[in-house]
Amino acid sequence: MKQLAILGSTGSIGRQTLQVIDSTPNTIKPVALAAGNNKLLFLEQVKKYKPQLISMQHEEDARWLQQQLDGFHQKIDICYGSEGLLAVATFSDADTVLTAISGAVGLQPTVAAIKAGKTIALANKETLVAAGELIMLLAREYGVHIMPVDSEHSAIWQCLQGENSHDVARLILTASGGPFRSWSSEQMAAITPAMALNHPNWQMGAKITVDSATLMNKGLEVIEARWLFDISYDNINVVIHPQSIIHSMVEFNDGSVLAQMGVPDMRLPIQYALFYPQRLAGKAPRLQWPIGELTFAEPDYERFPSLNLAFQAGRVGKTMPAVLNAANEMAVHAFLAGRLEFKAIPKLVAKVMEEHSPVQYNSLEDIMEMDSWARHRVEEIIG
Ligand SMILES: NC(=O)C1=CN([C@@H]2O[C@H](COP(=O)(O)OP(=O)(O)OC[C@H]3O[C@@H](n4cnc5c(N)ncnc54)[C@H](OP(=O)(O)O)[C@@H]3O)[C@@H](O)[C@H]2O)C=CC1
Ligand SMILES: CC(=O)[C@@H](O)[C@H](O)COP(=O)(O)O
Ligand SMILES: [Mn+2]
Repeated sequence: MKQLAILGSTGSIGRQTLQVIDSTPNTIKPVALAAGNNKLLFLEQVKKYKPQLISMQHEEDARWLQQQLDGFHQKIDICYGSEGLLAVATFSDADTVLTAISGAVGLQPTVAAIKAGKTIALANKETLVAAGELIMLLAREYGVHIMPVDSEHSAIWQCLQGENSHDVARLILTASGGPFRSWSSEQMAAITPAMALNHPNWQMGAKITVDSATLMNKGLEVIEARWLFDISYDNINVVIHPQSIIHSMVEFNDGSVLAQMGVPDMRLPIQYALFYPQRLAGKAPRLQWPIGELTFAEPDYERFPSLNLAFQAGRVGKTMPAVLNAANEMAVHAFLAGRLEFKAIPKLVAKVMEEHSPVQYNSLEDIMEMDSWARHRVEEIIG
């Protein structure tokens, strides 16, 4: 039985992962779980799955859990904070770690998990955006497999099965276009958090949903693809596909294009990553044929400047993608808190990128330093 540690079990990916586990009995045991603030749901999960180690973001929540679990028939170690996340990521009984927290906070535990030799099921794309070169080097050094969970990267990974990387001409990432795909620039001036949180096809956490609305999500995915599949930015394209049925494509040197299709349901890529190379039946719905029209369009880089910012940051490389990511995280949180307009998100990210002189990083600490710098700059600029 696979022994799984989940970072972010209470989130969208974490909850769907537990659904996958429920639908495939006696295959995966969640042995360690980490959550942020949602202590009520976390308590339910802990009682149901009986992991050996759990962690919450805050000490007071960990103490509350301790009280709730007093007298529970199984011994559960409880920790908290960044040390707790590291403990879950490196828990000795776990062979696989699913990284499903949102943001660059996932970076340190992912590095620790790799160094502890865990297989990584990677949903947390910000990790590869901020430190893709370092993560891939470490994965090679420690002989660790990184299984993509992000739907586009899972699709590409599936299309590449049995193929030779020398035969790949380009990757084509599909993007839904988000809720404002056909809005004019003038209309976009009035976007509220509630509007941005209304993704047409996917139910996801708040941060990634806003990223989908600005198209920064696709930009982050371009950088993620560059590192996962060791391919240059010139050979990665983005195409708008509003139905989110084709999850991405690979074009080969002979002109053939392989696409992976399925209903927009994250349980499919989660399951593929956890059971690779097996394909189990699962509970996700299936495409109903005929599936209707599939349409494609060029992204509008004028109305959605975030996509270009990500390509730029990726091409510059060094610490620039970490700065892009940190500035974007802060800008999205400010937007969700009503402190920043939607259209100001890419402007703010661009400003912080302009101010940054990228340096070649040698360590996780170098990345974290630039991440902190970018966060402080956003705070200063927003005031
Ligand atoms: N949702 C999706 O369909 C997809 C998501 N992804 C990527 O997966 C990652 C997770 O996304 P998603 O599940 O949507 O996000 P959510 O916001 O729904 O979930 C985030 C999870 O991380 C936990 N968390 C946040 N901060 C901390 C912290 N400091 N310490 C411990 N736990 C923390 C949250 O806890 P709590 O809720 O208890 O506060 C929650 O369990 C992101 O990187 C996203 O880009 C990629 C593809 C698709
Ligand atoms: C489900 C998933 O992988 C998300 O990253 C999704 O792709 C978001 O949709 P967009 O295509 O709108 O960014
Ligand atoms: Mn995706």
